[in-house]
Amino acid sequence: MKIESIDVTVFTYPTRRVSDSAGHSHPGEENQAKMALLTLTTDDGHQGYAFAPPEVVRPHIINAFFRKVLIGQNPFDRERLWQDLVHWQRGSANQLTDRAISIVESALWDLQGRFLNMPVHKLLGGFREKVPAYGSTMCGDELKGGLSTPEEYGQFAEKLVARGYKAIKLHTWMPPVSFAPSPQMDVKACAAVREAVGPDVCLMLDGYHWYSRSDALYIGRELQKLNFTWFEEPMEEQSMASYSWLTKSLDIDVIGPESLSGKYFSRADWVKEGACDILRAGVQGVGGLSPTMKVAALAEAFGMDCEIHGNGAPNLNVVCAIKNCRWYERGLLHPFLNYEEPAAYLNSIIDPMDDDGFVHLPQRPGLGEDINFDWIEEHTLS
Ligand SMILES: O=C(NO)[C@@H](O)[C@H](O)[C@@H](O)C(=O)[O-]
Ligand SMILES: [Mg+2]
Repeated sequence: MKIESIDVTVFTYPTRRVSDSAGHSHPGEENQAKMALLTLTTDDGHQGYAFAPPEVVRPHIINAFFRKVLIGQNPFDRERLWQDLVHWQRGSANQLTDRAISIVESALWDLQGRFLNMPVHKLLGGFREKVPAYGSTMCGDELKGGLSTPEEYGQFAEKLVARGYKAIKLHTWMPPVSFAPSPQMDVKACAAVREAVGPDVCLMLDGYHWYSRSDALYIGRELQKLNFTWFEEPMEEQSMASYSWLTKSLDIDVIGPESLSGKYFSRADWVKEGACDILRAGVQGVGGLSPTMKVAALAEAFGMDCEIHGNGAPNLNVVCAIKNCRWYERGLLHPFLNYEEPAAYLNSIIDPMDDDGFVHLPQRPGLGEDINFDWIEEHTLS
């Protein structure tokens, strides 16, 4: 079996998710967005798929890197192919990103699973087939009735608990919101949520990512009074020293790094320097399912949890293949948006959740995506 072709299909779909000037998503007017479907095809007709933002898998990436490394290769040599791609990164002028590599590596896993008629999480290890989810809110906004006040966070939290969530993570207000960043407002939102849901629901805060040490310490101490479960990305994650200081200054678990590059290498340094209590990695952020598994193994070796960043099929398959991850990040959620409704290019969502807050992983072969190929064909741009 050899990889014969790598194709990207760009198509449109309607969405009510819009991005602000800082890249954070919020509800907005319905608009037409673009998505890319990357397809790997072997010489005997087997295929693997992965979704990506079109710019991440633009022609330069496909032609200058993916095709050079993968065409003619056995898709089951996934680790060698991943290592070969990673070695191209240094000379790529920062064009070959971890995100891009994660897409083609995800498609390799999907191809393997579809060929073997097995879900990828079984190939990765197979630890569980359902996992508790935390509701991960969108970042705060200035939309009346949305997430514009501490009280609205509290009201939304009540609805999430009624839906079945046993844990909630707040993303609070960030610029361009007019009054952000505001440590005091962050604490008020956290207090309003704790008041609304009571003492037994696990709560986490993922706020402004560039607070000073002083602000982060103030917020962390307030979260301790509110019995929050973890404190996420309050400062620039490129300052490992700041996180070592914060982790030693607080009792609440500090989790990270999420957005820091460096795959499992940077995360090994964070463990060595005591810069976090809980490790964090996501498939898109560290270059694929395999490197995410390596981060989880690193954490396990040090008696640490590794909470997986983000929703979606690749992350969910990893979550169901490892022991040292307590939650699946289900989101991002907002009062104005119905998360349960699949995108037009999917027949069903990858992460259905029962009334007890458990996400049940579909047992379809591969990554498990329920792709609406007809929609993609009918709405193809290129
Ligand atoms: O921090 C995250 N998850 O924990 C990310 O998912 C963020 O919400 C990211 O999208 C953002 O900051 O908008
Ligand atoms: Mg985060």
